[in-house]
Amino acid sequence: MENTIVKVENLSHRYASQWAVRDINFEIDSQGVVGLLGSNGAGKSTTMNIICGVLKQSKGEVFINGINLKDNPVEAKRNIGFMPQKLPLYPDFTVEEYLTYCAELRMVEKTQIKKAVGTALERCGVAHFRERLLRNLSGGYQQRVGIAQAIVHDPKFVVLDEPTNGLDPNQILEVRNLIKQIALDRAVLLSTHILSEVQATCREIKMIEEGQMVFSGSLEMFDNYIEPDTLIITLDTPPVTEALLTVEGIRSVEQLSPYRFRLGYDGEKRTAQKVAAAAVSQDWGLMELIVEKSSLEAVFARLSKKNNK
Ligand SMILES: Nc1ncnc2c1ncn2[C@@H]1O[C@H](COP(=O)(O)OP(=O)(O)OP(=O)(O)O)[C@@H](O)[C@H]1O
Repeated sequence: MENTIVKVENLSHRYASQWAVRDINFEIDSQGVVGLLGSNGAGKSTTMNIICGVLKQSKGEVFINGINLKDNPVEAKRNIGFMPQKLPLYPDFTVEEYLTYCAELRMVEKTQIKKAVGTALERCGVAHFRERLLRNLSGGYQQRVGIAQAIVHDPKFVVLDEPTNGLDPNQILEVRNLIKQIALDRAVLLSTHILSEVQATCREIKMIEEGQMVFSGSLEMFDNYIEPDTLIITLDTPPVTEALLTVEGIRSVEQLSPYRFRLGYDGEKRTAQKVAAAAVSQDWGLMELIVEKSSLEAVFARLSKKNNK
């Protein structure tokens, strides 16, 4: 992969006797949002904690911007920003005080701290609240401050753990837009259980189940993971259902309404064309014919099950 910012090689981790992550390999490109999916207990947090340098792996290597995290943690961590699920916000700090403190922790040069804090405040849309105590911010603005602390040292790689958890629908949209915006010039790894969030923000998806990588690819590949095998047809003057079964390649018919049917088919493109041709030649009043795609939820369920076999 060109412009790789994160490289994970043969990563495994064991808590006591149980392996939580087993032999994971992946790379993350230097720009854009990558979604990290998996069921509860799949190994997402373990993986994220290791690549953020919070947890030391049992086996394998993690390189951040080419720097081995195990051998050179301080240098590697300069490139990493992390927003955990439970934000470590100090309620009696103002937004500006808090970000200044975070910049110091992140070893931003003393002379550069004011500028770094100013940039993070602006980018995350919280500059007008710089004097406000954190305890007096709404949930959405607290999340923005959480993202601001993750980028205050201008890292090349940012990890966000369920960043829209507990927000109202408007705040969710705002925070998603902010995530997309900060990913224009860095890589963002986003852990979430919300599949619509993945659809709205991610370019790529990695899915872990039982400590192993079960999917790694583009959102489009994930979306098309299950080959379609149903068509939805709407007919103005539909025939008896048996007539629909006479079209070659059609295996089942389910009537959804007086005019709408779900047709199970053999997955061949030509079958959809044959259905359209039959509808026209037999005067069924074709209004709509679509290939029914599986939902992201169905793909997720299929991938989870695949590993549980
Ligand atoms: N500190 C720990 N000690 C022992 N086992 C642990 C520890 N942390 C996690 N585990 C186990 O490791 C496995 C992976 O857990 P992990 O928290 O990485 O999963 P996850 O995908 O983040 O789950 P969730 O979505 O529920 O947060 C689970 O079986 C979990 O019970």
